[in-house]
Amino acid sequence: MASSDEVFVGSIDQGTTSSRFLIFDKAGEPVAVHQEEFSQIYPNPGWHEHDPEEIVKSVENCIEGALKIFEKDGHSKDSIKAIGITDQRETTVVWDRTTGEALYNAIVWTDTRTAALARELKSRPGSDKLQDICGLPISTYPSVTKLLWLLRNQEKVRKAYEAGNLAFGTIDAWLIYKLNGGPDKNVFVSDPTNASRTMFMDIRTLKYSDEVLDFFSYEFDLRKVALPEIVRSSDPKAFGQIASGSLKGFPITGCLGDQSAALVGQKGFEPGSAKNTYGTGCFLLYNVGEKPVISTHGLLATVAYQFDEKPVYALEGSIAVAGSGVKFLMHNLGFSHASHKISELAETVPDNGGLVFVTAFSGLFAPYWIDDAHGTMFGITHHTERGHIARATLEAVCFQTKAILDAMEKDSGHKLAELKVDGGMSNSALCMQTQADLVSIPIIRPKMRETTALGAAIAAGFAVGVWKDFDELKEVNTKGQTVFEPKMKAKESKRMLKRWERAVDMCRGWLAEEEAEEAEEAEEDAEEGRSKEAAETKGEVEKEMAPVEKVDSKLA
Ligand SMILES: Nc1ncnc2c1ncn2[C@@H]1O[C@H](COP(=O)(O)OP(=O)(O)O)[C@@H](O)[C@H]1O
Ligand SMILES: O=P(O)(O)OC[C@H](O)CO
Repeated sequence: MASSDEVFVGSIDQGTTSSRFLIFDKAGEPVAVHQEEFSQIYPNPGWHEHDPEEIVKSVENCIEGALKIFEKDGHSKDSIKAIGITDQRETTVVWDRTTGEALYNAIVWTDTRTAALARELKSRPGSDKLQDICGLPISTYPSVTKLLWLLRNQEKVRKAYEAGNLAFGTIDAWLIYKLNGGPDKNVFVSDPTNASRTMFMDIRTLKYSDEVLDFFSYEFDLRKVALPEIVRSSDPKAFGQIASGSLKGFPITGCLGDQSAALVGQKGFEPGSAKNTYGTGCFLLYNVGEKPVISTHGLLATVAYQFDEKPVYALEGSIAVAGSGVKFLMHNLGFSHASHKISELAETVPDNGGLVFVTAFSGLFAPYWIDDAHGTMFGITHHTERGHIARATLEAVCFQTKAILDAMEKDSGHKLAELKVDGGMSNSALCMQTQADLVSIPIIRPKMRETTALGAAIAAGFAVGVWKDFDELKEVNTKGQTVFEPKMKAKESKRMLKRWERAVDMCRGWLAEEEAEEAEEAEEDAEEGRSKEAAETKGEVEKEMAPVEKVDSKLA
């Protein structure tokens, strides 16, 4: 029977492919969990959207589902002291702040519809100054390009902008706003780990940068768009409380972007510690301490967390496709119905058989930043079978991680002694062994791999005194870890890496010409739409430019 002085913290983990709610005890063990997948919408090649309302609903369902298990096990919901939120970052939601209505589907971080726009922005004077201010290079990845696309191309969004009612937020801001009851309470906040992914935030002051806003305001005045207030990642009041459902009145007291949350969940509090999370994408964060490091080798500067007045920073290597490559083999190529089966398929062959799969479905992110690459397989022969393709899909993430670690070593001057890992794809022992072989350092995988959710719970717990300092977390999630030691001969791993780099080079420029033409055409179409809008009645125009229908609801 549960004791009445038990203390728990709830954690909402809103990822790219699923939402989860977990309830952790003070030892950092999850005692209840409910997870739901939601629709992945791919209206055009390179486009990736989520339905913002469906995301909120999935989170509410997860809360109810986990709570049911929790109470069935004899716990009282009153022992839940706080709730944390962690989310997929960059994904962009726009809504009308007078009604709380989303004005378009959320444009997901992986979406590459803004490739031409990113090129246009890069060619403008002053574009080379931005990374030093906000830590990110211009690309399709941060929220800003998505917001500009929405302003240019969506009538409803432009109308709200003109009326001064347009609100923009990443998923954390949207969820916090909606869970608090929307326009009634108008809790409109984001934390620095999320705000730093928009490009609008000055990474040193943690405030929106005038210089950056000026740079992006050449067509639309971004000061007319409501941006969420940036507050600390752990705060007893700023995130408000849940407005309805079984947890009505429960306080939200922590918020972290999912990759920062995983670093916290892995207790990467010391400068020099790092983690790599193999989820939908894969993200390596390296704690650099109290000053940001602006990369000169293709990495990002980001905020790791801000628990008190001093933020802690990280260098980040972002890989767009990790588990989503596994899902691609399952759903698009019909290889299997379960992720672990892809790993088993990869084990049916002793090596990649000469096959290299550059899984550049969203271009290539760090450290390459090639917007105009698409997924490409090299080295197919009569010998190639499905096992080789599965193996090459897992290896692609490991190769990119190696390139990121090399860049990190150059930027930071330090070599990592070991790498902590987590995320769904880290379940694959083959993938983790390959990783150890390619980076030549041990890979440490914890037994409890819900580190992202744990990180958000820690942020929330700190705000209300469930944990008081990092020392109290020492024993959390230390038991039962697996260590993958490098086994491959150096000559062999070098040969594999060389082949990978050659494949990456061969991917460059795949779309350049074609895309430029398409962008021009799209711009002409949009222009035509804008003139029509002046001439036609409101009702007719809205019908014509209604948000894209869900054309594909299969999961990524
Ligand atoms: N055993 C496995 N082998 C390979 N990939 C796996 C395995 N288990 C899960 N995955 C992949 O991990 C991803 C889910 O990881 P998760 O950390 O939940 O992601 P997210 O938080 O981005 O939704 C999926 O893309 C899934 O295909
Ligand atoms: O959904 P994940 O876990 O791959 O994470 C998404 C990232 O936050 C995008 O930057």
